[in-house]
Amino acid sequence: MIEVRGLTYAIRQATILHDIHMTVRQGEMIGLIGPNGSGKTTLLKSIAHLHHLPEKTIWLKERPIETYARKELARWMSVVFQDTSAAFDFTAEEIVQMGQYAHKSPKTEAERKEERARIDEAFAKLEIEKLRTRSILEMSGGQRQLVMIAKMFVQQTPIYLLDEPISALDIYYQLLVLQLLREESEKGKTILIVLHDLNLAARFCTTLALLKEGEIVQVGAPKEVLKESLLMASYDVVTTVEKNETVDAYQMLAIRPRKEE
Ligand SMILES: Nc1ncnc2c1ncn2[C@@H]1O[C@H](COP(=O)(O)OP(=O)(O)OP(=O)(O)O)[C@@H](O)[C@H]1O
Repeated sequence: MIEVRGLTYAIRQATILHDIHMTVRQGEMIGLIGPNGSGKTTLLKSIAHLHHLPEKTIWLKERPIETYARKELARWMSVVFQDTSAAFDFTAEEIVQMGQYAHKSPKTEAERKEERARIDEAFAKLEIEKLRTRSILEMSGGQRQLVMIAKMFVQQTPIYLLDEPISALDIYYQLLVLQLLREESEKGKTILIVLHDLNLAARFCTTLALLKEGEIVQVGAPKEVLKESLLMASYDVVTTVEKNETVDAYQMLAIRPRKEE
């Protein structure tokens, strides 16, 4: 679905990503993990065609991404950014409806009904019906994140890119959102998601890609990536990692920063 071929990205002499190669297959849910400043957001934005890169670095369905028109790209991928702050006074309903913009506007009554049903479904799935008529400017950070994810569900693109979409959510909504995304990936959506919570990443993602200082140091199934030695080498933290039978996934316990050893 997506291929990253030798992505190197520098800003003002500082190289932020070093020769990244990555293949993303349809239906994968890839968790991008790694310490602060390791390049996760820059990689996600590069894939979303938001950085100026040499031609033929990012490929979407075997076509260089720069050959897609903006609107065509918006039918392929939708993005939930880290910063969900809003400048304009839209209601949640209006924001979610914007997810439709890349699609043809409904002409017939049946099409309008279909659009309404998609919007209703997104509000219901994310359990945020109460926010519908509220202004985005008056919402908490977590509520704004949920509205942006609802908009993504309405956009219905084959690819979802999300940058720390659960950072402001309580544990109920963290689980709800990750469960919904996992279901979407099982139905064929391709998902790239930046996550700081390694245990949730290991539980819900099909694949993890661990970044450090602008390089992918390991990519694979969660149990191949969530390893004590790799976590020590990338985060400088002493951990123990064990299979947790309750959630049927490898989970880590962070013990202490290495410097206190
Ligand atoms: N506009 C910019 N100008 C200069 N440096 C930048 C810019 N944007 C990002 N960087 C640098 O690039 C590096 C990678 O940043 P990036 O935001 O991709 O990291 P990240 O892994 O997403 O971090 P975090 O977990 O803290 O969100 C950092 O060192 C950051 O300071």
